[in-house]
Amino acid sequence: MLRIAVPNKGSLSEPAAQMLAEAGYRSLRNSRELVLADPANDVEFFFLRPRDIAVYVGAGTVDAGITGRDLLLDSHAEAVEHRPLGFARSTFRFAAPTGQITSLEQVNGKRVATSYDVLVADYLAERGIDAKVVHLDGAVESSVQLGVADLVADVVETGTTLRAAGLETFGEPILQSEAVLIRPADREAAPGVHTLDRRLHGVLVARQYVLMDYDVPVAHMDDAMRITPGLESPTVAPLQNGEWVAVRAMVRKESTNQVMDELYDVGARAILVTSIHACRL
Ligand SMILES: Nc1ncnc2c1ncn2[C@@H]1O[C@H](COP(=O)(O)OP(=O)(O)OP(=O)(O)O)[C@@H](O)[C@H]1O
Ligand SMILES: O=P(O)(O)OC[C@H]1O[C@H](OP(=O)(O)OP(=O)(O)O)[C@H](O)[C@@H]1O
Ligand SMILES: [Mg+2]
Repeated sequence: MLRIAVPNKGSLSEPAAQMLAEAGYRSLRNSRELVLADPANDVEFFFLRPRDIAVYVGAGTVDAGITGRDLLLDSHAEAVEHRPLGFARSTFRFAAPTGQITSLEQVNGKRVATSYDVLVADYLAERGIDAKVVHLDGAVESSVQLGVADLVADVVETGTTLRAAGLETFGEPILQSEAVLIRPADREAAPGVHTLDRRLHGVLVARQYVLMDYDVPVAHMDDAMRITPGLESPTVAPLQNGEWVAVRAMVRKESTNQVMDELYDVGARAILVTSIHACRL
């Protein structure tokens, strides 16, 4: 039975459960269990702290897990990223009171508060910056006001928390993070992990693409093909009226309306868009 570690709390847990449900696994929602069997899929889910998941996967006691890239790198565990999962996207950045620190060099000799000590220490060491890393469990943004640090290194999504604390980011982002599927570094992925991975990929594609159908005059088919090249190649079917063809292609969701406008301009009509429920590429 495949053993998969999933986040039991925090901002990763709900979207991870949602994604696994869309991938056909047993619903993990509202589960207070520590472990949940999904015999239909020959899988056992272990609910673990997001920060610990890389440790279990690295030790090889579970076959795969879902965690954040930042947490994986901070763990130094013998686990590797198998696939990015497109949710819990954030950047990891330095921030200091507005106007006080504007470049990484100025971090020399300062105190940096963070929950990601290893990640931050690695980053500073690689750049030859000598600073003191102060470990805090959370609410890191308050540390400067409260006098335990001169700056912070933390997860930034909208920036609201930083602004509320009177802090401003500076320098390049330390990391772009998102949820990732991880597996042990020292071995090939177990066969069940490939199945899990294909299913999760299917969910990602179904979320990112729509199916577009339209009719276009044969004379303008090449223009239309350039606008909707599809994944492999679009499906083209004859219509009863031989001067027209019907086309079906996958299109990235965010460009749906732009693509429809462009298709209309080259003479396509009856442009229909449907969402994809599931897919296996
Ligand atoms: N506001 C946010 N937006 C996007 N991703 C976030 C946000 N806060 C944390 N994350 C991501 O969630 C993961 C951390 O999960 P974790 O559960 O430890 O912290 P959390 O979501 O802040 O929960 P809590 O602080 O309640 O323990 C990291 O990968 C981090 O990048
Ligand atoms: O840029 P924003 O949209 O404001 O989001 C970023 C904040 O969200 C998370 O905090 P969380 O609420 O998890 O609290 P924590 O710091 O105690 O973990 C993270 O640690 C940042 O503080
Ligand atoms: Mg948090």
